Amino acid sequence: MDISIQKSSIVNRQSSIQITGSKSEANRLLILQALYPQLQIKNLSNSDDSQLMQRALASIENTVDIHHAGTAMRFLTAYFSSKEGREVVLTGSKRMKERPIGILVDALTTLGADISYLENEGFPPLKIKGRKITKSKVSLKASVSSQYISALLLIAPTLENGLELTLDGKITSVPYIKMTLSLLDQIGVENSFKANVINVSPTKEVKPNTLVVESDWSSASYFYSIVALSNVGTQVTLSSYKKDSLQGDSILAEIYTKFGVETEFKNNSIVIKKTSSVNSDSLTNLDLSNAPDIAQTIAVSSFGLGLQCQLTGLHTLKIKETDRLEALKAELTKLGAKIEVTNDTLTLYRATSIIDDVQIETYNDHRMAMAFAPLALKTSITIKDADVVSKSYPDFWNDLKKVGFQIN
Ligand SMILES: O=C(O)C1=C[C@@H](OP(=O)(O)O)[C@@H](O)[C@H](O)C1
Ligand SMILES: C=C(OP(=O)(O)O)C(=O)O
Repeated sequence: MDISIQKSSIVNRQSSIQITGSKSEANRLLILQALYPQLQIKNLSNSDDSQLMQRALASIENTVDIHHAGTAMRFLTAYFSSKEGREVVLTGSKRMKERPIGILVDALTTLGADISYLENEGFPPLKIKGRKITKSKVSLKASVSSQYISALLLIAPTLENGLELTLDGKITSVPYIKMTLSLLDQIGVENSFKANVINVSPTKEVKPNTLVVESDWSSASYFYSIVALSNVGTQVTLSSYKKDSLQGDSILAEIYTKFGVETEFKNNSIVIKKTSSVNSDSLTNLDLSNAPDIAQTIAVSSFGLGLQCQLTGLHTLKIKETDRLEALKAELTKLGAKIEVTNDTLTLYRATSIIDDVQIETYNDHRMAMAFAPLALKTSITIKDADVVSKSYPDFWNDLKKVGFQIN
């Protein structure tokens, strides 16, 4: 399904949107609930990735297919490895088979897990024979994906001797590791993160507890972009968010002040408001190694506002749903941008105009579709294969209509 959006404006200046729970928090809590069934979860994510996680955990089949869901692939690799007696083939989409998992498999194998590759060495699909894991010390390279680290930490309290995990090299996507540790804290699992060593204590039982998932900040990013590209005075209210978020992408509230957008935390919601226009000479210079999922949103906002932008710390983007650096370069270039990318940076030069009626390819990447849609505030645009958004945000197009987008 392709979606054409006419040049739109935010007519309803007081729009209010309810985004569902963070898929990152939800997928961690689903694993923890499978390990400690006395846990209850509220405000779960309705994303495909969380539904796939729920289905995988409930499955008794020999093959579990998690499609495009990276966290599900990584977290379930650790989960099934430690599930004594369970034998499973864990597989995913064509793209998932290109997303590396060797660092996690090596760490689990060192701890005593039985995992083999069914196609290419270092990549899914995996054959996993669940076993009791008794070893407790391992180190792994921390610069490729934090999901490998979170995967180990989630099963760590159920291991006989807990876990001492040493992180080698530069640690990427750190807030996601801290999110995992904070959730362990919340259920009463003792842990520490000092210098590059994480310790998790073995924990047989946890107290019954209901955990409420905060809504998804990565999904909120598209509304920050919409407000940034709108006239001064435009505001959108999003629920349910809090100031002391576990999600690193909540840094959006600070970043978008550069684009004239202020955030007010009110009751359980955020009110995001365009309060000033932006000086076209300003340069956005950001290291996004702690918030890789909002890189596309920020690049497109900068382009739509006609601003220069220099983004660094993007080394993980090449192994996500698509090579996001090449995808951004190709699609922004079609719109008339002058853009350069390397393996870990993106440079966007000041654009004075935007080409109308461009068709944006989305490369099976939900964030390509959602990052480019806000440009409809500047020009009419078509988003190809628009249903990709369901990976993280199935209600996205309906919510855009609610704020005033004219979608065909
Ligand atoms: O742990 C998580 O929930 C995630 C970690 C990040 O991945 P990397 O650590 O691979 O950058 C992020 O991009 C992904 O969307 C979700
Ligand atoms: C990278 C993402 O997800 P995952 O790695 O879980 O597939 C994302 O949602 O942007």
